[in-house]
Amino acid sequence: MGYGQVSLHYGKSGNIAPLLGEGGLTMARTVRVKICGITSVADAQVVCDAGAQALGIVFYPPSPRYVADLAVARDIAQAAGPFVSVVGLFVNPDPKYIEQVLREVPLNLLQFHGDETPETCERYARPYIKALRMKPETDIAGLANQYVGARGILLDAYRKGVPGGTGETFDWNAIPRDIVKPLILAGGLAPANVADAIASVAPWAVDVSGGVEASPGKKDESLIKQFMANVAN
Ligand SMILES: O=C(O)c1ccccc1N[C@@H]1O[C@H](COP(=O)(O)O)[C@@H](O)[C@H]1O
Repeated sequence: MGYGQVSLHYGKSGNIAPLLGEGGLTMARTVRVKICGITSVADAQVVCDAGAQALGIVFYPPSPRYVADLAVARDIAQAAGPFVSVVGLFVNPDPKYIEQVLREVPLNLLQFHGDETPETCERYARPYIKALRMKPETDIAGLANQYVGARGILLDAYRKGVPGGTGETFDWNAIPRDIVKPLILAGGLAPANVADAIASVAPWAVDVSGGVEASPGKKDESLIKQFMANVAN
């Protein structure tokens, strides 16, 4: 068993006795989807209409997906409506900057994608996920399990000098099985590989950015729909 949450689906009668045969008990995994790097209200609406559970806004100035204008970020967050989580992505942020964002943009969750310690992640008293990059010599599970306050651990590809959003995959077989928190798989996911990724890793959720873009910072509606369909199948 992997990191996904197993849900039971019963036959039409609601009777769990018939374990075999059509309409009987089946096991299915629910894999949530976060689509990151949203830079416009139009893209936010596409993501929500496609059925993603979360959208991400990048507050990291060097990124091509950086949303500098906090009024735009606020509009994106409000476009998500009441049932889609809005995630703010930061990389080693200046506390003053993150506090300003928190005042002006209604975020549900913080995503720390740099070298933030557990203490740094927790100082804002907000729900957060911690992103870790799969650097070969790192004890990923040992590191991940230090973030006891995290809602989840996101694993991304490692490329020296780039904190994330590289569009690169990593060796899914290298993922340790003893990460305690829900696992969010990221790194180079796209419509063409997301089903294989889910079958291989059984993550709690997947996170995609570059794989559903027309160009850096601009999402592609058709790729988003294909991605969502391939997660469901
Ligand atoms: O999207 C970015 O530009 C970015 C910049 C800095 C850190 C993380 C970033 N994005 C996150 O990276 C992973 C993988 O992205 P991709 O699907 O490989 O493009 C994902 O969690 C993004 O949210």
